[in-house]
Order: sequence, then C-alpha cells, then structure tokens
Amino acid sequence: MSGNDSLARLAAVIESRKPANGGDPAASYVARLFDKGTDAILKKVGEEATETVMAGKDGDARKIVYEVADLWFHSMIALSHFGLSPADVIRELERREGLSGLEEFALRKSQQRDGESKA
Ligand SMILES: N=c1c2ncn([C@@H]3O[C@H](COP(=O)(O)OP(=O)(O)OP(=O)(O)O)[C@@H](O)[C@H]3O)c2ncn1[C@@H]1O[C@H](COP(=O)(O)O)[C@@H](O)[C@H]1O
Repeated sequence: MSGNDSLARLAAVIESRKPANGGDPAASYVARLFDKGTDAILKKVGEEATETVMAGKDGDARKIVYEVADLWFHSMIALSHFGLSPADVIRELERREGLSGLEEFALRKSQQRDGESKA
C-alpha cells in the first residue's frame, strides 16, 4: 500500500464530511471544522505548524511524526475547503522534481528582473 493511497483514502473521507455531502458536525470532527469555516480551519493549520516546530526543537522523533501527521491532516482539510486535493500538491512537487531549489530561485529572480525592466 503506498502513502499516496492512504492520502487519497483520507481525502475521500474528508470530502464526505462536507455539508454538501451530508457531513454531520455532531458526529464528525472534520464536519465540525468545515461547519466553523475558513478562519477555524486555517487556525488549526497554524497551530499544528507551531506544534511541529516545538516537537522539532525537542528533537523527539515520535512527537515530530505525531505533530506532522496532525499538520498534514489539517492541511488536507484546508485543501478540501478550497476545492483542492493532495493530488494537486503531489503534481506541484512532481513538477519541481529534479529542479534544484537554488536554480529555481535564480530563475524566479531573473524572471522578476525581466518583468521589472519591461514595466
Ligand atoms: N487523522 C485524523 C485526525 N488527526 C487528528 N484528529 C483530531 O484533530 C483534533 C485536533 O487535535 P489537537 O491536537 O489540536 O487537539 P484538540 O482536541 O483541538 O485539543 P487542544 O490541544 O487544542 O486543546 C483532535 O480532536 C484529534 O482527534 C483527527 N481526526 C480525524 N482524523 C481522520 O479523519 C477521519 C474522519 O474523522 P471524523 O470526521 O471525526 O469522523 C478519521 O477516520 C481519521 O482517519
């Protein structure tokens, strides 16, 4: 079983918790978060990112995995809220495959300079 399969299965469960798909805030954590709306969803992403940083500072491998799982889970709820899916993120990572971050940075800077000189 690949990680992509688990992410796709979780994404389908998250999708099923949307109000339009009959998600019940009384019975589901995900449905409750969708019901609370954008600010609540983004707040959870921020909290879990902070908790990931704290776990990293502690250097505790078990805690890091636990907090990153929370962060991925809440990021997936945010993606779904905005009509996106893990497949969109995976496509973007695949697009970047083999392109060094330093090369990409240099390319972006030169495109910005070109844009500025044309303006
Ligand atoms: N992977 C998760 C998952 N990870 C974390 N959580 C919940 O996310 C909530 C927020 O976590 P926090 O650590 O912030 O804890 P908290 O309860 O807010 O408390 P504080 O720390 O803020 O005081 C907790 O209630 C966790 O149980 C999750 N809830 C659900 N899932 C998956 O989503 C599926 C659907 O869940 P329901 O919509 O609830 O059926 C489940 O079958 C799981 O596969």
